[in-house]
Amino acid sequence: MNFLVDLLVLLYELIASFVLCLFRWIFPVQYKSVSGEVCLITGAGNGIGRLLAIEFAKRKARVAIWDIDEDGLKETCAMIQEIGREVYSDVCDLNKKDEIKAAADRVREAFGEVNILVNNAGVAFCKEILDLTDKEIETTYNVNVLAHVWTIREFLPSMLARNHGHLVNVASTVGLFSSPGMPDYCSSKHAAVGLHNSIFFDLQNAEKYGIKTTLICPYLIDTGMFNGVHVKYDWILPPISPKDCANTIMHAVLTEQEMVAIPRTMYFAHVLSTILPVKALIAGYKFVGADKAISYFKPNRDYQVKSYSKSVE
Ligand SMILES: NC(=O)C1=CN([C@@H]2O[C@H](COP(=O)(O)OP(=O)(O)OC[C@H]3O[C@@H](n4cnc5c(N)ncnc54)[C@H](OP(=O)(O)O)[C@@H]3O)[C@@H](O)[C@H]2O)C=CC1
Ligand SMILES: CC1=C(/C=C/C(C)=C/C=C/C(C)=C/C=O)C(C)(C)CCC1
Repeated sequence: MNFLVDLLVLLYELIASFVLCLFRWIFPVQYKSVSGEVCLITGAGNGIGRLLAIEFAKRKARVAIWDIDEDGLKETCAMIQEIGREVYSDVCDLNKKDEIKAAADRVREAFGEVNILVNNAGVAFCKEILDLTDKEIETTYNVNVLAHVWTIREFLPSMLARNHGHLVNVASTVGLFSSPGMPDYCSSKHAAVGLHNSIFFDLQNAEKYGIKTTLICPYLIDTGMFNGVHVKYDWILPPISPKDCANTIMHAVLTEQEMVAIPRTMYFAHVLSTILPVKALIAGYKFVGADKAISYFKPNRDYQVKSYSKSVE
């Protein structure tokens, strides 16, 4: 009997969710206001983090930014000040738990509790498992996953107490399906996806519906982080422009979407990667050049260049 009731409830929820999707498609959700909200963005000294910081500032959020790159932070601050908005910045090495905790205390003291946390910073070395050094592997997991854990543990308690806030985690399409040539990076992004989704369900169980979560899974973006990486027919799948990517992320956050893959064709790639027979998958990777894409990587970030010169020594 209980089973039948549960089944009916499930059917009702399934139909209602599809009807709601259709309704939302016809009548899109209004953007929420982030005016006056304290928004902390990690890795905002460059790339996507910088663009997001500017977008949040334009929408009158009180923007706080962290990065290891002091000059990059200064440039982002100048861009935000140029549009007449306040900004708080702090140099923080996300590789180090103690630095994260100290920086969290400082941001709370300067700006108050964080309402919107954007875990954006990431690193990639683009090397195969036996070519990576122990230090590089630790750095990848520290920055791409553990930093998310430490920041969430710092800022979630006050969000829970107020039942208000937004957790935004930037993962990657390679957190949904893997690409050869970067096992540490792919596994760190898979971990970031798992972390995000588990916390999402915990918030649902706790009925903390005032705390929103948004998972971002972009394909290759033209920020230079993956300099040189390309697939065989990149006219079919060109790298995403940083501006388009940041706009899509802002749209997802402001309409409180739970997850967004960028571009949308990546949902299809994700589904295919789970249902295709393995031989078909290998053939597909070869056809699009996904098998070699990472091998074209040319390090150009400070930490990448240093790591390469070290491995050549
Ligand atoms: N670019 C791409 O193709 C894709 C990127 N992503 C993800 O998007 C996010 C943003 O990427 P993108 O903007 O391209 O990357 P960028 O390298 O342009 O920016 C990342 C920023 O994070 C900073 N950072 C690196 N290590 C640390 C650290 N230990 N502590 C604090 N800050 C640090 C970098 O500083 P510095 O430059 O000095 O190292 C840089 O300012 C990342 O999580 C990335 O994994 C996802 C899919 C595709
Ligand atoms: C594997 C694979 C693809 C290639 C993916 C690549 C090359 C992704 C690179 C992503 C990066 C660099 C992400 C950074 O976070 C395609 C063409 C989508 C087709 C489906 C399978």
